[in-house]
Amino acid sequence: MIVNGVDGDPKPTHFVLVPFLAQGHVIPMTDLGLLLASRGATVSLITTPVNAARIRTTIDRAAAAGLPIRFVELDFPCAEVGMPEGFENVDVLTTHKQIQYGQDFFKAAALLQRPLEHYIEQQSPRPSCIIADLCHPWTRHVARNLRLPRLTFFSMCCFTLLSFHNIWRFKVLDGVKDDKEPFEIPGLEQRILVTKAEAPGMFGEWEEMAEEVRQAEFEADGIVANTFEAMEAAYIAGYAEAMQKQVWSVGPFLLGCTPAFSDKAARGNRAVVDVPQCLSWLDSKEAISVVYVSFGTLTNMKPAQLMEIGSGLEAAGHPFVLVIKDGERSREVEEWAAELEEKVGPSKALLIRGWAPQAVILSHPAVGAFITHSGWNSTLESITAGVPMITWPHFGDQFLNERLTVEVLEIGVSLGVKVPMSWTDLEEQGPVVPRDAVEEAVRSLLDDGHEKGKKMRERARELREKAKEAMAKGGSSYLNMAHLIEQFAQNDKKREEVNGD
Ligand SMILES: O=c1ccn([C@@H]2O[C@H](COP(=O)(O)OP(=O)(O)O[C@H]3O[C@H](CO)[C@@H](O)[C@H](O)[C@H]3O)[C@@H](O)[C@H]2O)c(=O)[nH]1
Repeated sequence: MIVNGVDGDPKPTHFVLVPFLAQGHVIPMTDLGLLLASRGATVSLITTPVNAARIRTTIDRAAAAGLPIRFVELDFPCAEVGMPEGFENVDVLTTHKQIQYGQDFFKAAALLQRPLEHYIEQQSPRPSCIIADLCHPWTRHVARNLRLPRLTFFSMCCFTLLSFHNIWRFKVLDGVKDDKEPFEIPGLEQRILVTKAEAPGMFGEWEEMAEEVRQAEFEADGIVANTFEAMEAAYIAGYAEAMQKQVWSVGPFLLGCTPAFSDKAARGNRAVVDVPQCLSWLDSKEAISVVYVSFGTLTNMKPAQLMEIGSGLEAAGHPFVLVIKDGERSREVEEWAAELEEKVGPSKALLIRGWAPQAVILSHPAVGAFITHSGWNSTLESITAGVPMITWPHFGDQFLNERLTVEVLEIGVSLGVKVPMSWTDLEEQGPVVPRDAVEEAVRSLLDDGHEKGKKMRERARELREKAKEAMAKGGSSYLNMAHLIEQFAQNDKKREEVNGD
């Protein structure tokens, strides 16, 4: 077992990681835990039985590699808030179309406070620090009660965090006429225009939650971010200044997770496809010829929209991998999917019904474009694979992430969607993105002779190299991680001298 010691002190620094229980949060926090443990810190990663079962292979591989990481299963109190048993991850709510339990889910999460305190109190020596997702604002009470430092983690880039912060701080939304009026985000390096529909605040209408989260953010002792300096140095510095806190940019986490202790094919869940088969399908394709299409883990496309995307892909003529989420499956969709496979042919269309090994697919050289909802993890995975994106944000931070991709980094084309997914659902309208738009965007990146696509690919590859440099020994994220561990080791030492604990 690797232990991190300072001045001959054999005690490792111990980080207690508390991820929010949604895949876009659990996955990066698990990577962060593995990374910290591989760098010599002890890690307790708080999870629940359903979530732990999903990442059993990760848990086993980390144990086999002797990493000092424990996966601590706390019972998730579904019954106490009136939620059905097993609703331990937000994707269970969305897959089963039970989104009415959204607020109950947050209430259940907050009830983890006492069991978490109990776990921490049992540890000897006391843990060094809590790293908690910002969606768990209640963790500030744990830190205060147990006199522990707390860092926040929110799986977003600093461009988006700073944008949200500045829109709130300068009360910009008070001055806009309606949801569609464009305004400039204040205090950014670059002129970026958005609308209230695209950036209504991190928690939209949930003002109470937003206020609690802001409080937790202001009270934190620092911020951990899954990003890297060469990509957005000005925004990392800007966010640190705005918050008056240290921002530890230590990503992309995924690049630091080697096969020795992490299974890229089983992040967050077991893939429903045979991974070697999927890879040999990709191997049979030319380099930079395949489109990968996946929209994260939370929103479900309507059948008509899925079909429209399928038609656009078919018309573009490039091979594609299309992920159909469990929550999108129905008889109608199954029949259409089978027809599409037959029409296009299995050598050109790979349809994945359920969980895809996304990180593995994206890093295959055959993949040349990613149609994405611009969730931060998907965006960063595309960047680390050097793959340009076709963006279609659905809600939350995704419109701002899209601005980073398309306008700041210039490694993506937008499908031009300006309203969140929930609105389009309410309005019961037909497909938001027509097949022609999908076809045109794919062609612009993958057809021969498209200068725009080539330039984007070059920039995406440069960023991929910079991401690798950041995570390699001596790189910015590598060093930031060393400093982070060292700071808390020193902190422990001081605490021991003063309190003897
Ligand atoms: O079949 C699948 C589907 C997803 N993933 C992985 O699941 C994660 C999905 O994360 P993300 O792309 O961020 O999407 P969401 O799950 O939608 O993430 C939520 O959380 C993110 C982090 O805060 C936000 O950026 C998003 O807007 C929010 O929707 C990624 O690591 C994917 O590689 C798979 O491996 N296989």
